[in-house]
Amino acid sequence: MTIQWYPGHMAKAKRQMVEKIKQIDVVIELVDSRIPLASRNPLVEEIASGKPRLLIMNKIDMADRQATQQWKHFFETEGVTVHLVNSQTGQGVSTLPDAVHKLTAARRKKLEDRGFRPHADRALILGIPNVGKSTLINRLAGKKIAKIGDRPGVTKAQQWIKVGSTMELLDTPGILWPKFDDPQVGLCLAATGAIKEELLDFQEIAFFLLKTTLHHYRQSLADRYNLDSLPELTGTGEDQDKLVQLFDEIGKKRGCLMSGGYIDYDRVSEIIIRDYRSQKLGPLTLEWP
Ligand SMILES: Nc1nc2c(ncn2[C@@H]2O[C@H](COP(=O)(O)OP(=O)(O)OP(=O)(O)O)[C@@H](O)[C@H]2O)c(=O)[nH]1
Repeated sequence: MTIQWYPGHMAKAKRQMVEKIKQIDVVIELVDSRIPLASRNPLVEEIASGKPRLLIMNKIDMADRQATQQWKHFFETEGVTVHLVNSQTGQGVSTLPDAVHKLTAARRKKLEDRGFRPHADRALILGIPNVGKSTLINRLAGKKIAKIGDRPGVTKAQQWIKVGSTMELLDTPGILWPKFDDPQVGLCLAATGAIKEELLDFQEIAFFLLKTTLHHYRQSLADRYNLDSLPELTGTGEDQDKLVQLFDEIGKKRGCLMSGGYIDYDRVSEIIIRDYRSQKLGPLTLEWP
């Protein structure tokens, strides 16, 4: 597996992020609801260094609703404040400034006690590629992007967007590198398009999707590919054969045949991945608490 980031780049990106965060009151960490763990980066903890944090589970429309509620509960029991959002339609976006405002209550109180008037809540959105950072920023900014002037950053002036009466948002998100030394995490990231699929084996991604769907979303799988029966996975070595047979069956149904009647596994893989990403298999979550 190829790693996209070299240690030098990582260290530089981290330093830049740490500098940005110095100006911030609340760190908004965006994750993909379909892969709420794989789309996190453990370095956030370090980068955010004691600042209040809001975890936004984005793309809720693409995830299994029940699983999303389970994840929300899971994070909340760990003391994390969670907000559910669909940045594309704007669901959950209007209440976001209030959620941020709640997290700055202690800071504001401290300032007020000392006779200062607290400034607006300054927030930064950060997350791995493709998680929806720009879409959310545009949503929050609304049609009129209210640029409220430059404030000197460390290396260059930063633009802030005014959101409602209480919040100011840095107009460029913080991009975190995905962390995929764990193969399962790599598969989740590749399946959802967070990392380039060329970094992983195409068939492996499709196999992973098929296996996950077979475990958790059997009906969706049967409906999509018109399958009369589905194998039961038992967690033994036989599972691999069962998955290959299922792959074959889907290939036949979809006419993915090569000369000699062999199944074109690349084409079947492409179909499965495309169907997952375009939600033809329904809103599916790929990992559970
Ligand atoms: N269905 C759905 N799609 C979304 C949602 N949020 C973002 N998207 C889509 O996800 C894709 C990536 O969104 P971006 O906003 O470009 O993501 P980003 O995090 O800024 O990506 P980078 O620029 O690569 O860091 C786009 O096709 C968006 O339309 C959402 O809540 N639901």
